Amino acid sequence: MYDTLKFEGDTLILIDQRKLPQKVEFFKCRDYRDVEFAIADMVVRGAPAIGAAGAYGVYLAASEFKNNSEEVFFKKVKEANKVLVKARPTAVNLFWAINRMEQAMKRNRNKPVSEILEILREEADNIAREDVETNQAIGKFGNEVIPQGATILTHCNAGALATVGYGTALGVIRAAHESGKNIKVYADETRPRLQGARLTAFELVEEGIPVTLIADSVAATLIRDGVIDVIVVGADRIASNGDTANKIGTFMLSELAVRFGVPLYIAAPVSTIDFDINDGSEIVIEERSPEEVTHIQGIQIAPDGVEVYNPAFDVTPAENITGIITEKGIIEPPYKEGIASLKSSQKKGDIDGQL
Ligand SMILES: CSC[C@@H](O)[C@@H](O)C(=O)COP(=O)(O)O
Repeated sequence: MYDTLKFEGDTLILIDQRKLPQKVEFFKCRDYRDVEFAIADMVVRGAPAIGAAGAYGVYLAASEFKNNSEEVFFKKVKEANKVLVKARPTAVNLFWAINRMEQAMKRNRNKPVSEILEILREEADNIAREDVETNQAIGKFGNEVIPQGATILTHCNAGALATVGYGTALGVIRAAHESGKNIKVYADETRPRLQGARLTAFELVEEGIPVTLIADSVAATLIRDGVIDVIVVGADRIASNGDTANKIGTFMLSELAVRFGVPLYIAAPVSTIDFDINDGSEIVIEERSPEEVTHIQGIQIAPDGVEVYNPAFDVTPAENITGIITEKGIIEPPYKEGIASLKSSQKKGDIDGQL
């Protein structure tokens, strides 16, 4: 599997997810503006991956402004962070990672800028390294709820490409496969950006995990017919009560899951929990450009001038979720208590949006 991101020399190198699977190309970010563009245009996407990319964006900004006076240095990095944090509004991991970089900077404010730079590089590397470890732990816990020979449905891409490595929902699937459970996967194509068809199918085919690609609208029939044993998806933001924002279409799957008695699990790191919001009504849902719906891979499929509604995410109510698989274990309903107990394990995760 290719690296979602790596930092080499003074450049953040991203696999260009807009082009996969037809082309394997790399996108080089030489400054924080490139990182902001890469996140907004979805060169890099998936909550943990944009968090790690954002962290390296902070480091690139700090490198760019290192020769200014201390006062100007701090001011300019703060301004850059404000740009980075606005690249995409729903996944809380971006806020979390940039906030973690800010905290590292604040703690070391009295040190020379050259040292602060080293600290920031180290912190970005830590965020990236920890993400892989976190996903492996999610995989280990998640494997416990996957029956032998299970047929699993997943939506969007919560795989290695959506993280620094291994994946969250696909981490669970990987762990189940690695433990010899003989699983099968159905992957929703995931309109409009086709992350399921382009990325999840790509990852699973590469790994030799049996996968069948379906149009999104096929899921209802499969669930009704008893083909699906368990649904596992990722998350972009989880509220304190367990309400979860994930790729548009997840809510619909969750309603089907409840109706037909199929368990639905969210697999996500603790950094995806927004402890500052009570429920899903407080989650900002990103709306993306009409072209994502009127065009497929650059080819227009809808008439000129048609009105389009294109929310990138929806919120699945906590009551539709069987369990939330984190690196600390599986939280079960009612979620409020379990989520609150995780708050202390959150590393400097004071996301106040006031960068
Ligand atoms: C481990 S990734 C979890 C989520 O970020 C994922 O399920 C998802 O919704 C990705 O959306 P995207 O718009 O592709 O960034």
